[in-house]
Order: sequence, then C-alpha cells, then structure tokens
Amino acid sequence: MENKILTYDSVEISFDGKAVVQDVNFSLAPGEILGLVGESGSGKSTLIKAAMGLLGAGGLVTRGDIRYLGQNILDIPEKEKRKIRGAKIGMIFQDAGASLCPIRTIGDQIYESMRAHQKVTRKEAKDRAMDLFEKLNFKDSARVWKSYPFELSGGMNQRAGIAIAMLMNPPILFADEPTSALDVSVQRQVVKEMLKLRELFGTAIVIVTHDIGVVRAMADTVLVLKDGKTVEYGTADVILDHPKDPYTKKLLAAVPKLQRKVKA
Ligand SMILES: Nc1ncnc2c1ncn2[C@@H]1O[C@H](COP(=O)(O)OP(=O)(O)OP(=O)(O)O)[C@@H](O)[C@H]1O
Repeated sequence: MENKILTYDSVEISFDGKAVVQDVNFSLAPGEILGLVGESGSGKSTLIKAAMGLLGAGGLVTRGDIRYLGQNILDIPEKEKRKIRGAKIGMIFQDAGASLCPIRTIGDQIYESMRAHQKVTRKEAKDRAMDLFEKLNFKDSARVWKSYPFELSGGMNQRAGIAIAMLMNPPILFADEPTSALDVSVQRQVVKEMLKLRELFGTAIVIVTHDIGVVRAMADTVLVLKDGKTVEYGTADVILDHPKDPYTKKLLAAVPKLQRKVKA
C-alpha cells in the first residue's frame, strides 16, 4: 500500500445521477504501466478524467476515493488540484498534437506551460526541452523548438505534445489513446518514447487504448472494463495470455494494429 503512487478505491462515477463507472479498484506503483482496456463507452476516459477533476458539469465521483500519494484528491480544493494537474499527473490525448495552439511556436508553448508551474527562464526551458528531445531521438530538436505546429507532421506534433507533458516530469502520466490517430511507424515511435520516459524518469503510466498490441508492448498490469465495471484486473502476462472472461477473450481477438504492422 505504502509504495503506491495512485490508488482508486471502490470508485463510482455518475453523470446526472446515473452511475457509469462502478466499484473500480486499482493501484499504481512508481514506474508501473497499467493498460486500461474495454469497448467504447466502457468508462476508460471517465476514470482518468475523474482523477484530473475534468468530468465537467454533471459528472461526479459518487463513491470511493482516488488517492495520490495517500491524499484523497477528490477532497482537495480546485486551486490545489490545478497544481497536481500537469505537474504531478501529466496527460496526453489522442489529439495532443491538435491541442497545440496553431499560432504559437512549439518553443513558446513549452516555455509557457513550464512557467505556469515553476520559475524558469526561457533559456532554461529551452535547455530542458532540447535535452529531452535529444533523449527521445527527435531528428532536429532546434527546428522543432522554433516551429509552428503546421510546419510539423501530425506525428511530430503528437510527439511534441507528449514531450511537453513530460517536461514537467510528472510522476504519473495518463495517456488516453495517444497512438490511435497516428500511422503505424509513428505509433511504434510513440510507444518506444513512453517506455523511454518510464526508464528515464520512473514515470508511472495509465495507458487507455483499443490496441492490444500497444498493451502488449507496454503494460505491466491490465484492467479490463465493461459497462463501467471491472471484468478482470491483474498482471499483463496473466490477463493477455490466460484471460478468464469471454469479454476479455473477445477484446484480445481483435487484431492489434501494432502487431499486425510489425509482422507485415
Ligand atoms: N459528459 C458526459 N455526460 C453524460 N454521460 C457521459 C459523459 N461523458 C461520458 N459519459 C458516459 O459515460 C460512459 C463512459 O464513457 P467514456 O467516454 O468514459 O468511455 P470510454 O471507454 O472512454 O469510450 P471510448 O473508448 O469511446 O473513448 C458512457 O456511457 C458515456 O456515454
């Protein structure tokens, strides 16, 4: 229990009084990668939004706790939550690239997002970004820093979006379908980069994906959701190689894009 960085304890989440997630339990150790899988509408995004306080109007955690380092983050005031978002729990989305501001350079956006949480000069921000870009094998880091999003490919924007989330060096990263809008070679790169971030910084990651190939490549543990309820939860080896539930078997039978292309 003590070494868990994030714990969901009997979590129920409702929209306008109707429970869409029920009695979900899982925990995350530092550096652990959890794959969150399930059909569309099973509650994956809702689960991670709840920890970020991003459920929106009508959405509420109606039972249970979500604890970050032992502290129930549902109880803390919005101002404190803002400090956790980004700095302690980073987030990347399917369209992390598209959510970049189109009329400001990547460098400006990195500087601004870092400055929102800590005192940094532009030079320090740039040095840290360059250092991370190099570690992630970006081809032309200086050009990425200077570029506007429209000057980069979609895949490169997505990778820049991930790097921006990681520059805060959050101990936890929520990645909601980070690869699904990308073509396969970029998907593989992004998977490699997330694994590299775990190796470099010990980042714990919750990865939401429909792609079982991504889960196989990354996850230590897997939670299978159906209609807002846990179907199976355990180590990736056990869930992926010896699924018990017919629903998990069906999900696993869907051809994973990553694997298919790796084989091709
Ligand atoms: N803002 C909202 N208002 C009302 N219901 C919502 C809202 N957001 C999500 N839901 C409902 O909560 C349930 C879970 O949705 P959620 O988006 O978390 O599923 P998901 O597993 O992430 O799906 P997908 O894989 O398609 O992203 C669905 O029944 C959805 O209709």
